[in-house]
Amino acid sequence: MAAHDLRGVTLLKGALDAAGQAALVAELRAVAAAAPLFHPETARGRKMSVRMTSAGRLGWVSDRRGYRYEPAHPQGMAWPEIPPRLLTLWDAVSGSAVPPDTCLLNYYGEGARMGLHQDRDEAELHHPVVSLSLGDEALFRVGNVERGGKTESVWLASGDVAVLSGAARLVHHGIDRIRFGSSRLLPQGGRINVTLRVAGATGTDSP
Ligand SMILES: O=C(O)CCC(=O)C(=O)O
Ligand SMILES: [Fe+2]
Repeated sequence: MAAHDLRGVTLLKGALDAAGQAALVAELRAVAAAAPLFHPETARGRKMSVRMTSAGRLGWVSDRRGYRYEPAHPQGMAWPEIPPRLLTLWDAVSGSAVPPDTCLLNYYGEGARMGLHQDRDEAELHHPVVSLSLGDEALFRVGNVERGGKTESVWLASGDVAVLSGAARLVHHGIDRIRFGSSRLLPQGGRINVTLRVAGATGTDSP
């Protein structure tokens, strides 16, 4: 597996093969059937363009009360189990002995994007974040731990993994755009991103 470094973020091209991607998409459909995708609202009341759901002991939610992890979906059901295939991927690429307790599923339809941000809603910020791309290609931008400064971008393809760990755990990152229809993995088009994290304690609003 070829590993590249983008401003401290480890990029693993083709970490999941085509058969693994197809099998995982079916498993993620089951996750979304049990815990429906929703459009999170930011604390400022804006709808995000991606739709999200989660698997695992905790799931990430956002509404007027802010960003946080919760033990239940906004509609009340428990989050489904994390597909075992993703736990195997975590073991292979994360370098962490602590298993993830949350898996965020982001769905990018045509025109969806995600602005530059840090992942910092977890109770402990030293565990890695493992991020897997499925479906359409996406332009991934990576900046710095501090706000502002130089950024660099790379196109992520289906099966690629990015690992944010060590000094790069808190770098700003985002998705500028996707190339809608560039992959045939999802019949409806678009992109799925799954991120595995150790969220830790529940109910913590970010500062
Ligand atoms: O879609 C991606 O590749 C990035 C997702 C992300 O940064 C996040 O969910 O925090
Ligand atoms: Fe992120």
